[in-house]
Amino acid sequence: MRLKRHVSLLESSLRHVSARPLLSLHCNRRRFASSAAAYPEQIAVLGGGISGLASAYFILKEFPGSKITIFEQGKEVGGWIKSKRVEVPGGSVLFEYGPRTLRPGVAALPTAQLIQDLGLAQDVLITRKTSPAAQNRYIYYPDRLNRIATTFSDLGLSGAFKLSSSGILAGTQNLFWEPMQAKRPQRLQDESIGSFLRRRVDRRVADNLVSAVFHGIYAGDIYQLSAKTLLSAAWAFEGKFGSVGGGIYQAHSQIQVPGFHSPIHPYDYEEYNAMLAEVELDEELQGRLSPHITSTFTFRNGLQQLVKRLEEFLRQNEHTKIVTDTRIAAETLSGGPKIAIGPSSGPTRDFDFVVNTLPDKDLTGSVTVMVVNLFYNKPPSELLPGIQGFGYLIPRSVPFAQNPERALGVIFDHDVVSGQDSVSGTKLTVMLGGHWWDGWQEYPDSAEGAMYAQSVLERHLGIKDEPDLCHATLNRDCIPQYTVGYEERLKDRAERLSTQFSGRMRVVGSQYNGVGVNDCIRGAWQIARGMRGDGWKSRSTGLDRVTDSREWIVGTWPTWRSPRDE
Ligand SMILES: C=Cc1c2[nH]c(c1C)Cc1[nH]c(c(CCC(=O)O)c1C)Cc1[nH]c(c(C)c1CCC(=O)O)Cc1[nH]c(c(C)c1C=C)C2
Repeated sequence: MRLKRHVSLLESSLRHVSARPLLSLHCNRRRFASSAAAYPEQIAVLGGGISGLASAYFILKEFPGSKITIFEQGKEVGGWIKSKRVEVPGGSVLFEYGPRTLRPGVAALPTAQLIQDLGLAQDVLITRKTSPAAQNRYIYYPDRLNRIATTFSDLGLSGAFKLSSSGILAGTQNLFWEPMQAKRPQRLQDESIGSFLRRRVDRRVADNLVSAVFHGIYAGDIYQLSAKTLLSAAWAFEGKFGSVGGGIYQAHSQIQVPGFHSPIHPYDYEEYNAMLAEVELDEELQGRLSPHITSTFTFRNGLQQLVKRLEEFLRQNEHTKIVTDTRIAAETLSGGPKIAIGPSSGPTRDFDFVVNTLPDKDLTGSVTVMVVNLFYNKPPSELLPGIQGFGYLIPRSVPFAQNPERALGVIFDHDVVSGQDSVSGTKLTVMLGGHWWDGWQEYPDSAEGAMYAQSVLERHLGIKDEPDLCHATLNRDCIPQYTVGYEERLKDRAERLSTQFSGRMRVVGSQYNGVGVNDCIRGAWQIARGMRGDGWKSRSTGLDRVTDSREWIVGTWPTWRSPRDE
């Protein structure tokens, strides 16, 4: 084991710490009595996105004798991850049509393992925490960019004055009164993030600051997304201590261990420790992907480099088969000791075990995002004088006149990643749509998308130049929305899966484990880990976190430590 564990143990006197020992993930499983086989011989993976490919990879590591078939309805695997190198005079630039960077940290350990195993470490590009892209994040409000700093000293007096004069901080003084707000009524089982923040802090904080952050992650509406799921620690603190501030105060005054204490579900605590204990990285990669050094990372040829290498590995392996252009109809799935899987029209085949990454429309809706990539031959110092950083997010409260195109944010790609392009210039991405396009029957076409993006850049940043390259991609239904009631719907899904398939079908993907690429890979790693030994015969569904009724604990998250950090 190369990664050192740094786990602050939890103070039992608070009684927030589960009285029971933290169970191993392999405990508590009912055996599937009828099977004598040592491993699942035939495994089907439904969906060839990153979740499906990574599941096949990690399962193959656990069961090298299994035969795995990946079914993908499209012509290519990889899902939303698409990196394209585009020629320009004198060289080429790399455009990401979907996700573009990953964040380091414990949750990225399975991704790091994949990178190392596939021999991609040399192609990893990191953005340092000290870089302008990591330090400068902006929110557009109401008609200008506001630099959001993490500390007051970083912001300085004039920065703080500018920020406050835009009105973006309105209502933040009510954070101080949060502990005095009434405790939520018992009957309230879940509510939207917007409603939670209105109740506990201030509507303006929700609309001006928090909505921007949720645009950047979920492209979603804070008045639909679930507080219980997406602000789970705050929700748990309120449930346990009556207020979030009160919870933080009690946790810190009573637990005599350094670090930030927050409510943690025991399942997550164990999962984090398992990742720290089981993922083995060499020192070089461990150091480069340390969250203390690195803010984000990607690859020389974009995120798709990871997918392509994974695909190559799986295609070369005689035990795995990738079947594209094949739609699996839900009706062809049937329970029993074997599961029959087949195309919507055509014969079925029997499998011992199925990993399902296909979307379930009853669990979550999803939003559509248009990603518009632009490249200008001019340097950023001419097009964006004095502005360097990650980019900016646009909150819901920005007046319509300032954002009629319904943009969610703009990324300054030339600052975020260096090392992908062979020519210099200004590279930007404009993200449009998301929840603003809910219920739309038709979306803008590429030409309209390109026009909208340019008009956003002109209004917000004063860029009047025509781009030398511009490409718009419509990612239909790309981000699942964990809306109010999500947890209950998930429990229901777990129960139905368990009853119908007795543990032989498990689910993973962006509908379950979080919407990021790291989340999908971590979910895949977890599925494979849960199958280890006789785990594949248990009644697990891949949704064990939601059916795990143990009490939340209060403590510090297990953290990443690499020798270079010390
Ligand atoms: C295709 C659009 C996506 C939008 N959000 C996501 C995708 C794939 C998923 C996502 N984005 C972020 C996170 C959290 C951290 C992580 O796991 O990487 C997730 C799950 C944060 C994020 N948002 C943007 C970037 C470049 C990043 C990563 C880097 C960072 O946090 O520093 C930009 C961005 N993404 C979306 C929009 C609308 C947007 C706007 C600028 C939607």
